[in-house]
Amino acid sequence: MCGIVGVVSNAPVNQLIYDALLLLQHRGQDAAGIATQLERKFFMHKAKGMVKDVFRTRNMRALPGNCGLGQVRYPTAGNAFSEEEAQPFYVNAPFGIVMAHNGNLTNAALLKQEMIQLDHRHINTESDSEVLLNVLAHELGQATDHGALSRDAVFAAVRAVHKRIKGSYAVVAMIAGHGLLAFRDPYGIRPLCLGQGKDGTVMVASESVALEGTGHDFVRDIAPGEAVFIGLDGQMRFEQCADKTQLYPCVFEFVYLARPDSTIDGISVYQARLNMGETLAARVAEMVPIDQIDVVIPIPESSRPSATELADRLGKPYREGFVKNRYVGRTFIMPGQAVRKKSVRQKLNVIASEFKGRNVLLVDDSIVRGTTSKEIVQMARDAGANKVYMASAAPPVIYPNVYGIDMPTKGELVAHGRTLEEIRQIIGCDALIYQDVDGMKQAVGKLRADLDGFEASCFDGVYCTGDVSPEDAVRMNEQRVGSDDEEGSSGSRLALPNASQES
Ligand SMILES: O=P(O)(O)OC[C@H]1O[C@H](OP(=O)(O)OP(=O)(O)O)[C@H](O)[C@@H]1O
Ligand SMILES: NC(=O)CC[C@H](N)C(=O)O
Ligand SMILES: [Mg+2]
Repeated sequence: MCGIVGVVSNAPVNQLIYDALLLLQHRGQDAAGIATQLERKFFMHKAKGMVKDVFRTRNMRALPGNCGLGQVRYPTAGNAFSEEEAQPFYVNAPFGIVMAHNGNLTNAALLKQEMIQLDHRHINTESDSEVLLNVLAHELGQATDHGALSRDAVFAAVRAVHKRIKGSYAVVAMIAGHGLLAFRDPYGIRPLCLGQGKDGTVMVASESVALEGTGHDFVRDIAPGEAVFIGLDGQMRFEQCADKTQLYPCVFEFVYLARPDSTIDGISVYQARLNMGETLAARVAEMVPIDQIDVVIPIPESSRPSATELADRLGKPYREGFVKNRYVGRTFIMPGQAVRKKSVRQKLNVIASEFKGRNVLLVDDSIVRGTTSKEIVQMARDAGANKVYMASAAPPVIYPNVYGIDMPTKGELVAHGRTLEEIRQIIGCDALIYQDVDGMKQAVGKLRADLDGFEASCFDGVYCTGDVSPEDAVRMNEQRVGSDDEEGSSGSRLALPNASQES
């Protein structure tokens, strides 16, 4: 996932985009960028780092204009270490286009060949997003008649883009002298919503928190396959550009990625997490004698809503046993296993009195590589806990993700190819309780009746776009990791060679 935002206003937008990116920082901590336009000229600043570090006053001053877009990046393709792959991306023809993307294309390699050999376009990085931009640019060129750009041509181009690209994509693009285009893939895997301010400012963003936090009213989600074009005068036009659409939002948004105060596709992320805590409580009650649990302790930050509800359902006290250093970022979205492992200890410290002599039930939203759980179980023991039970509000993560969450290889996933007992031994807890896949889907799905389903491939191995099998997903991600080195020449992750190695 990444966070994206686009704005059309009647006043300068640089500060607004900056503020929105800060509200989306949890979606990407690796790089950040903003592009604006004034009188057909683009201005852009992007670099590796968090929003606060990337933009100094001088950079902000150099971003004039009433229309712009921004992105916070969490790399899932290409090179995590490359400054050039920070977004937005720019192409000069046709018109001049700047684009930001959240998601991951599953046919980027093939498209790149097509772009170079058939469409004679130049792709300068390993990023799938640069490929996407070039497909959009090519199709805009095809749809445009002698230099004029009608709304119909823009939507025709998006229609052609939907036909060519596969995977997950929420996109915001600025077309020089014309306006802002935003669209979402036909399965609605990655989120995208639209809001409006009292002064007429229009904003599209990955999460509703970015709208509300900058003083805009949430208007609605962009539908799967739908595009919206916002002219520089603020006039909006919506069009469905996909032949067939289904709503399959990524369930991991509700498990971990999104902020709890966001609502995605009509589902409150907070309520979804409470519901997952409720169903998890029932699983815990089946597996551990309730009188053997003294206290429920969340692993900050994302598990808190599930843990509070779980404690409530079990009738057990909820205590904060770990304190988070708020200046350390989210560990899961950090590139590289070594840095993730070190960060868990830097990030979380125990309040020993909550552990000493007690049987504690630790609750996390998910166990992916097992980095966090393994460390915190040991920390709980070091703090004097008697028994340490571990519960996960999400089911075991056993398949690679190819839609914009960095769960690349099977070998990295602690649950892949292992029995519950084997995972328990690796994590080092006295009992391990996972949510089950149906329980998770029902807990979230009951908040919206007309969903077609969830993109839950990392849990169930079903890749909803239909062009990827679990074997393809493994191959695609191993190719990426296979070219990895720690300094980051072209890959981005440190893979474990086999499932028997600890994470
Ligand atoms: O099994 P792992 O590979 O360790 O991944 C899972 C952990 O990573 C995430 O926490 P993170 O620190 O990223 O963010 P948070 O503060 O939002 O919980 C998630 O909430 C789990 O705690
Ligand atoms: N997480 C994302 O949305 C990543 C976007 C894009 N695939 C990149 O790697 O930069
Ligand atoms: Mg966490």
